[in-house]
Amino acid sequence: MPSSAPPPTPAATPPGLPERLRRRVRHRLAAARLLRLLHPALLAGASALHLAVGLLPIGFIAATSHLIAALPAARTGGGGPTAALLIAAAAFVLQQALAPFQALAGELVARRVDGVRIADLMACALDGLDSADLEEQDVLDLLAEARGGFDRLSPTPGEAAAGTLALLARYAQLLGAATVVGIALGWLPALLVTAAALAIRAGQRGALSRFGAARATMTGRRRRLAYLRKAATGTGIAKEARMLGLVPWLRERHTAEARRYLEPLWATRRRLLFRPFLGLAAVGLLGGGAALTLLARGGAAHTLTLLQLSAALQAVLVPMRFGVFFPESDMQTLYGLTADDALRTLEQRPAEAPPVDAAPAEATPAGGAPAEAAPAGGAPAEAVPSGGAPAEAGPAAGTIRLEDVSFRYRPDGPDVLHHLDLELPPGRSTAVVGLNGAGKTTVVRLLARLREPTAGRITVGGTDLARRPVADWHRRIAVIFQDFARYELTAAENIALGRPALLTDRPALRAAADRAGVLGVLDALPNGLDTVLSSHYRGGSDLSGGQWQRVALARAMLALADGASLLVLDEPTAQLDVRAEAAFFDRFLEITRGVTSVIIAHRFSSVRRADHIVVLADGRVAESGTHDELLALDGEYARLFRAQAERFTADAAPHATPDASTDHAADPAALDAPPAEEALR
Ligand SMILES: Nc1ncnc2c1ncn2[C@@H]1O[C@H](COP(=O)(O)OP(=O)(O)OP(=O)(O)O)[C@@H](O)[C@H]1O
Repeated sequence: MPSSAPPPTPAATPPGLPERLRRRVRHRLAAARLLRLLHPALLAGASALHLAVGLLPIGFIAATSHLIAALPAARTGGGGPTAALLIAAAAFVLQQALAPFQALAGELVARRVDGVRIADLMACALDGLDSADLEEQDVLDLLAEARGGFDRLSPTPGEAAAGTLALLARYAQLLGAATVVGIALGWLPALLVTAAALAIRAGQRGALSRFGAARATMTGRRRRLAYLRKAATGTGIAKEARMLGLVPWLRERHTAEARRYLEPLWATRRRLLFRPFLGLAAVGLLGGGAALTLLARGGAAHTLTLLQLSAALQAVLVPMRFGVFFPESDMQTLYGLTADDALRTLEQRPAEAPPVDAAPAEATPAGGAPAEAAPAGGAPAEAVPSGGAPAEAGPAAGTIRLEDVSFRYRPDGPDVLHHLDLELPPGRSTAVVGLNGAGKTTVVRLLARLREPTAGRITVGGTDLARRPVADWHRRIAVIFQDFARYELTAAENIALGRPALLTDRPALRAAADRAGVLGVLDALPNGLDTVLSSHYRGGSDLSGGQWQRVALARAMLALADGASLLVLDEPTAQLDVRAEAAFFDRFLEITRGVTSVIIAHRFSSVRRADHIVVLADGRVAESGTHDELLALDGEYARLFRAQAERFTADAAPHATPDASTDHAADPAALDAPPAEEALR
């Protein structure tokens, strides 16, 4: 949970109130909580400024009324109303002069509040929500709503806070005008116009907030529309959209989705905003009309002085204008607070249950290798690939076991893993192979603790993994996902991600890049490791798919050097051909010899050199053993291996000449790969 947020209290509205009132109270409380994020000096300064801006027009009314009242005397040779003129001029000039400062104060308030709440949103999105949460529609809607509040397409929570403060000016002005009407015309008409003004205002705010609530229920549609708009105007699918002739379809789909979202929204707006407006206008007419009638009567009967007439006339107009839309507050508080509401709901989601107890001492990064952890594959120093630095394996974590593990993604969904038993011996490589949908990536998610088993348990060195803090385990495991992220950051940052302390440790970064076979490529970039890996930036440069894979591998190598003890490679080789993939995995196995590692692959021929191979089928272990044992078994592995090996051999001929379309042409490791026939023996 973010630390800077006010303590998450459940909606503190008294039960039993009508929903409309509860919503209003909730919004007031939310606005007050946002204002509490401000430095007291900023809050006091901005409030004083708004009060001044609100009251100056009242000073102007009073001064001009004195001026008007003094005019007849001045015409007959009496003294000129110099003081009143000066006060009116000063009030007018000051009002104009303060306007930019008022805007500035609003900007400062908004920036300060947004700074805090954006940090809260990031903490919530990146830390407070787990992978399962991020697949829930409700959570995605709330996230979109909260994020929308910060992308400046709609008002932000900070602007809602600034808009709330700006109301001070409006209400101070209303109070000032009512006082002038009271003094000049009488307290009953003053009460009447003020009550009418407040009634109109309440009606209008209520309609706006009901509209906001109705709009908030349509976040799912808005998200779909935003996706289509981004797809149609962004660069993500630009190539495919053209190649597949998707442009007309996208345009039509966008129009249809826009209608699906906008038409009900427009209808709601008509229902909630326009119709009540007629009733509210009638209330305003009654209140203002009554006061004006009294004024006219008083004028005709000469019971009011010119000063009273002038002051009351000007002052009555202020409450009559009070029922209008406030451009400095209304949209800001409406949408900005909706975004803040969404963020608050996310923050208040029940936190994940903490682990039963802390990690046992021998399993912490600082604790060194547990008894069971001695690498079985010999000293890492012997496992150095050609030209590379020794692979500094982190302390092995002990045998990792999936014990009778079953898993389903949703409570009402089918099991995708069924009573799975899987053992990952320390210091050994285990390949998990299987056809599409067999459950391989699900195993990775469980190992990485992005998900927890529905039944059964995972143990590390005999200790239930669920008893260890997730963050601790994440430091001990380096995963390269199928869809690993390509960050538009420098090469050095891309490698150091997750290990920020090592960002400035150039030798460590270079060693990791070297081990992953990408150092030469990165050194050749315009700014070496300081080059941004994206052509969207000046001086930046993009990499090929295979080079990106090596950057991801370098990230894992760095994690390993920094104490990670389990490496997981979830088939990040989708765009490699069969031969380059085999070469990639071979290199991976070489440079990680002596490290506990898991390789996921659906090409059986790619991972034959792993110490142990597990064949998954329909979420169950179908076969397991070494490559030779599995071939001797002559079962599913042998059948699929031979089928894929035939393709591999057939593919080898065209690749005898380096193919520029695949990355391995530029990759010394790939070119060093054994001839296909030999590799398959
Ligand atoms: N987030 C999810 N929600 C619901 N079901 C899912 C989710 N992810 C995967 N599945 C289902 O779980 C099963 C196993 O998927 P998984 O991704 O683990 O397979 P895989 O062996 O890695 O496949 P591939 O080789 O295609 O990557 C599939 O039936 C899939 O549809």
